[in-house]
Amino acid sequence: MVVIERMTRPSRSHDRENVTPRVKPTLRISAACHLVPMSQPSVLTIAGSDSGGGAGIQADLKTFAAHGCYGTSAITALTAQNTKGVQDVFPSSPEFLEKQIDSILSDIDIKGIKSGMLFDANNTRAAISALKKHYLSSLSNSLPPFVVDPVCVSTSGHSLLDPAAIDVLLKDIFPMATLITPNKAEAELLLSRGRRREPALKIESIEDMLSAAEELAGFGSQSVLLKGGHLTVFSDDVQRVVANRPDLILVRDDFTSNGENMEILRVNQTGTSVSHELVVDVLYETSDKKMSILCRPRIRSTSTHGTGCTLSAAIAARLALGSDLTDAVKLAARYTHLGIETANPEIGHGHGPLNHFHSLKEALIPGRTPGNPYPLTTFFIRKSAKVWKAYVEHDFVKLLGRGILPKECFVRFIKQDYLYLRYYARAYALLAAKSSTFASISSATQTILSVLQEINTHKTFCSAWGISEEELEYETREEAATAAYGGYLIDVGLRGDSMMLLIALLSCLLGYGEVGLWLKRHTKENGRGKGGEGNEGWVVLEGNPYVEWIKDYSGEAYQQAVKLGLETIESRAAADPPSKVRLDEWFRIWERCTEFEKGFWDMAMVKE
Ligand SMILES: Cc1ncc(COP(=O)(O)O)c(N)n1
Repeated sequence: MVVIERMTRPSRSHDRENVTPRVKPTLRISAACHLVPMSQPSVLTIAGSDSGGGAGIQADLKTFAAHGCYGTSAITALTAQNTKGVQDVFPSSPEFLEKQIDSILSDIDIKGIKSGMLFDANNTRAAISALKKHYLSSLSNSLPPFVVDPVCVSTSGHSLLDPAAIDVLLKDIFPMATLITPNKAEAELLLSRGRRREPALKIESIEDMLSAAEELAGFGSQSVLLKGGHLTVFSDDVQRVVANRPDLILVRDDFTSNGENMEILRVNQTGTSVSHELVVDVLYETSDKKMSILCRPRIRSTSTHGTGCTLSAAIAARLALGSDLTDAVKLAARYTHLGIETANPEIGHGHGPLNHFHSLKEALIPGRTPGNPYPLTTFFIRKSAKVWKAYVEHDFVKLLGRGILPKECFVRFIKQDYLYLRYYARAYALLAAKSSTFASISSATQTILSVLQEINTHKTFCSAWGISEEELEYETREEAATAAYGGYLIDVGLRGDSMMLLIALLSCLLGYGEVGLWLKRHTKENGRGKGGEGNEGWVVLEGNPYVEWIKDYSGEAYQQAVKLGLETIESRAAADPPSKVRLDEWFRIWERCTEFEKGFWDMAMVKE
């Protein structure tokens, strides 16, 4: 029996010196807030109170705050409401509503207004009267951007607007509005009412939305955002409509917080397009008849209570901050989308609220939780869970752990690993070339020297198995798996920056550390193995020809090297948090290398 000599991979580590000086993770105010200027414009919402906190005034004030705006509110009605529905409504009197608006406008310089649930015709008139009194009675004052969300019915089906108020909306409020934001049901109701048409109008396609938006603009608002959340639409439909209407502007938002870069139209391996389910909103600007279609990926979620309120409040906030209308709508839709995506599904038992403060979360890395020192790595592993498991719990590892891995498999592995190390060393040479300090150049160079040591260990080991140095160096055919993996490392090194290269090298470093720990945990003494037949048996160290290999990777020295490598990457990510796009790019590199690692062991297991 051949006992394997030391084959440590200390070189598969990132030296601490490659770390930029450790910087405390910064509070990153992202998505919604990174454009917020130092000024804090005041914004007004005229809407109903939702005792459950998810919609109405409560959603609006949270949204204003998340955008760095100062929120004020005039309450049209109190609702006894939760995530399951509206239990009761208690209106403000029109006089009292008017007083609230007067109080605010007589004191605070309001830069944006939104209205939501207005309750009835009298309260709607009271709101109009207060606004007109303040803004339209003098020549110097003009109404600030005014977003009207024509809230009619709650998601739970409770009426929030007396039907008699609809005419007041159409005739008196819409002409004052910068933007109105009806959803499909509200647009159908408003148009049917406006046209006094029977049977009721139905909006069932993007084409229907386009004509409905144009028709709604006829009521006098400067623009219309017709929300398509309740319409099932696929990317094919959007393509078709855009192809037929060259005047349409397509605004795509591929942004999601989980790092996935959702492309609206993807081409699969066979070259055919894949149609994705989307949410499509239509924005029509009356003055120049500009029609835009805004698309984003659909999220399946029950945490949607208050979506309309949040969107219109975010648009008002954005307009108050100085965005133009298209940007305001696009950014507000993104903000709302992320609010749904990051919502806590455990709030309430019905349709839960959005997370209004996703933008205030530390960094963008979704795995970041207090006390987790490795959020980026956690994110990588979670998101690539399947392939990661296939790599670190590979049959190669399990058989090796039981000492029954065929010798030829191990020999193939070790020969290819020798060839792989050449790429690995060159990758570190590239890392040195990308370094700007002597400390990091030295660190990368040290790693290269360690690789040179390591190949000597490989040579020693191979000679013990009867493989000459000649054979190893000149006669071993490089397998496709080795060339692909090695070539990819060099490619990342050439086209990417040092962080991308470090991430490309991470899968190998961490994976071998994980394998070492897995093997250690699955010995009978440590009790985490399943025992019995098949590949799930106990890991045995005694008499195992690969025992030194196991000890090396589970040993303190290698585990320390892994820790150091992780810290390097994590501290660099914390010091310079990635954007979504960059995080996505990093993940793709990580995932690819993890696939290559698995492929490496697949290759070793194939018997010739
Ligand atoms: C006070 C108030 N305002 C608006 C809504 C609409 O929100 P949703 O459509 O999510 O129920 C609501 N439920 N309550």
